[in-house]
Amino acid sequence: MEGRAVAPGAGTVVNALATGVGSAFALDIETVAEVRLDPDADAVTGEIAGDPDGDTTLIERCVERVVDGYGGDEGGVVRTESEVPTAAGLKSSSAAANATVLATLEALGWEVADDPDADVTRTEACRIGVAAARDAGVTVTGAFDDASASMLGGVTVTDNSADELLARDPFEHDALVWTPPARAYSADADVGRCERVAPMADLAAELALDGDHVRAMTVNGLAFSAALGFTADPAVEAMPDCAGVSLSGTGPSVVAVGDASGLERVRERWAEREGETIETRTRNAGARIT
Ligand SMILES: Nc1ncnc2c1ncn2[C@@H]1O[C@H](COP(=O)(O)OP(=O)(O)O)[C@@H](O)[C@H]1O
Ligand SMILES: O=C(O)C1=C[C@@H](OP(=O)(O)O)[C@@H](O)[C@H](O)C1
Repeated sequence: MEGRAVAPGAGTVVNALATGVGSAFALDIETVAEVRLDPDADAVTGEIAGDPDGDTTLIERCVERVVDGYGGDEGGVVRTESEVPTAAGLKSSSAAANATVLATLEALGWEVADDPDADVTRTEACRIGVAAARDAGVTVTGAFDDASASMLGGVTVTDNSADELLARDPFEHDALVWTPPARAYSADADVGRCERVAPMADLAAELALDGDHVRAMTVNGLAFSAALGFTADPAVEAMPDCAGVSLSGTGPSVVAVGDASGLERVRERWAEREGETIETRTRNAGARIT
C-alpha cells in the first residue's frame, strides 16, 4: 500500500488574513510526498527530508484524515522532500498537505480526478488538506486560497470562510522570487493589523475577480507589507520592470511576475539583497499522483 504525489508551492495575489477572501497562483517549485500504509501499524509517523527537527504534525494529520475517510485503520509512514522553503510565504504547508493527501489516496487505491464522477475530486482532496492544516494549527483561515492554487494550478480566488472556489484561471508568466533568510510562520501573523487594510484587500480581490491578477497582487503587496511591517523597497525596485509584484502570504518572500527580460533587470537589483533569488515560472498544472 504505497503512494507518491507531487504538489507545487504558490505565490500570493490577495492575502486572506484581512477579509477571508484570498487569491494565489501556482509556482513551478515542488514538494514530493511518499506514503507507505500498513494495516498492522498503530500510528502514522512523518519525516521531512533534510529537516529532522521539522514539525511533522501536518503531514501526519493528512494521512490520518484520509485513512479515516477512505481507509480502514491503517497506520504507516509519510515522508516529504521539498524545494519550497518552509514558512517563507511560498505555501510549503499547502504543497506538503496536497502531496500527502494525494499520495495517501493512491496508497489506498482511490481514483483522483477533476471529473465529478471520479472517486475523489482534486477539490475534495484539497479540502482534506485544509482541514488537516486547521487541526495542526499551521493556518489562520485554513488557506484554501493557497491550497487550491497548489492543487489545481493556475490562479484561484477563494472564500476561505466557506472553503469555496470563486474563480480559477490560467496564469502564464515568468516569475522571480526573493526569499530573505528570516522565516514568518502564518500562525504567528498579526491578524488585527491585516484587518486594518481590509479596504485595500477588498480592492485587490475585486481586481482579481475581474481577471486583473497582476495589478491585484501589486495593490495587495503594498498594503500587506505596510500592515505586517515589511519594507516595500523590493516591490518599488521591481515595479517598473514587471507586470505584478507582491509580498507573498505573511512574508518574508516577495514574488514578481512578468516577462524574462524585465525580470532579469529585477534579478540584478534583488541580487544585492541578502537571501536567495529563485528564477521560476507560474504553472497551470497543479498537484498530481506520480
Ligand atoms: N515539506 C514539509 N513537510 C511537512 N510539513 C511541512 C513541510 N513544509 C511545511 N510544513 C508544515 O507547514 C508549516 C509552515 O507553514 P506556514 O507557516 O503556513 O508556511 P508556508 O507559508 O510556507 O506555508 C511547518 O511548520 C510544517 O508544519
Ligand atoms: O494561514 C492563512 O490562513 C493564510 C496565510 C497566508 O499565507 P502564508 O501561509 O504564505 O503566510 C495568506 O496569504 C493566506 O491568504 C491565508
